Amino acid sequence: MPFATKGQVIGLLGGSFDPAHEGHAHITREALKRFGLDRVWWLLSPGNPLKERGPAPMQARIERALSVIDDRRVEITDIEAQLGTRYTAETLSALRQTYPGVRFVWLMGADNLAQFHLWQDWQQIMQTVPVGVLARPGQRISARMSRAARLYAPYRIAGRNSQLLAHAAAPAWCFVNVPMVDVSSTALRAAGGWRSA
Ligand SMILES: Nc1ncnc2c1ncn2[C@@H]1O[C@H](COP(=O)(O)OP(=O)(O)OP(=O)(O)O)[C@@H](O)[C@H]1O
Ligand SMILES: O=C(O)c1ccc[n+]([C@@H]2O[C@H](COP(=O)([O-])O)[C@@H](O)[C@H]2O)c1
Repeated sequence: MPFATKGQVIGLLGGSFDPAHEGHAHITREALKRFGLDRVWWLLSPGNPLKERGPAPMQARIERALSVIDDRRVEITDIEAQLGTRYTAETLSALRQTYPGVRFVWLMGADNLAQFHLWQDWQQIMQTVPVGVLARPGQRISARMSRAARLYAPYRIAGRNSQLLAHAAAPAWCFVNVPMVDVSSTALRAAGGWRSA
């Protein structure tokens, strides 16, 4: 498990990373800046509970992730495999127990906000940690119209105040309109060179 000290603010970017790409690296750098994070941990998922097909082996995904981002503030991890968790709500509660005094911020692209209401115990996630959402090509409208965005509209922090998110009490979320990088793992798999889509 990675090292963290009390009072640190750590962004968690969960994903299949099958494979990791420049879009992940880009939103990580933007999140560090816009949300004033000390670190970002990439949580390479043992398998997204909503995806039928399992991802490539963990070691291959870790190696790829390490080649995509080289930043001392970013840690590539298989924490969920170590904890034996798959659902984000479970992962967050285990991390909060393991790291008392550390502030966690859940990070995700706008496509995941659009689907967030399908996640297990998603409202518990909202009540537990601040959530930072980063723009993704083609997803702005679906994210803004999503069930999560509508239900939690009163708890939204405006993008211009994004530095407040990490220290806000949950529920709190913030959508930041960062410059967008149009890359996806699906497109990379379809293009070959990783594994077929
Ligand atoms: N280009 C991008 N812009 C913004 N957010 C992104 C981008 N690529 C990935 N993300 C976000 O990073 C997290 C992990 O993404 P994931 O590993 O599923 O990559 P993906 O490209 O979305 O994969 P797939 O195409 O297989 O669904 C998710 O929260 C996703 O929204
Ligand atoms: O907890 C859930 O029900 C849940 C459902 C779908 C996705 N997630 C998490 O969302 C993150 C992004 O997943 P993915 O496959 O789109 O990269 C990853 O950490 C998944 O474990 C979590």
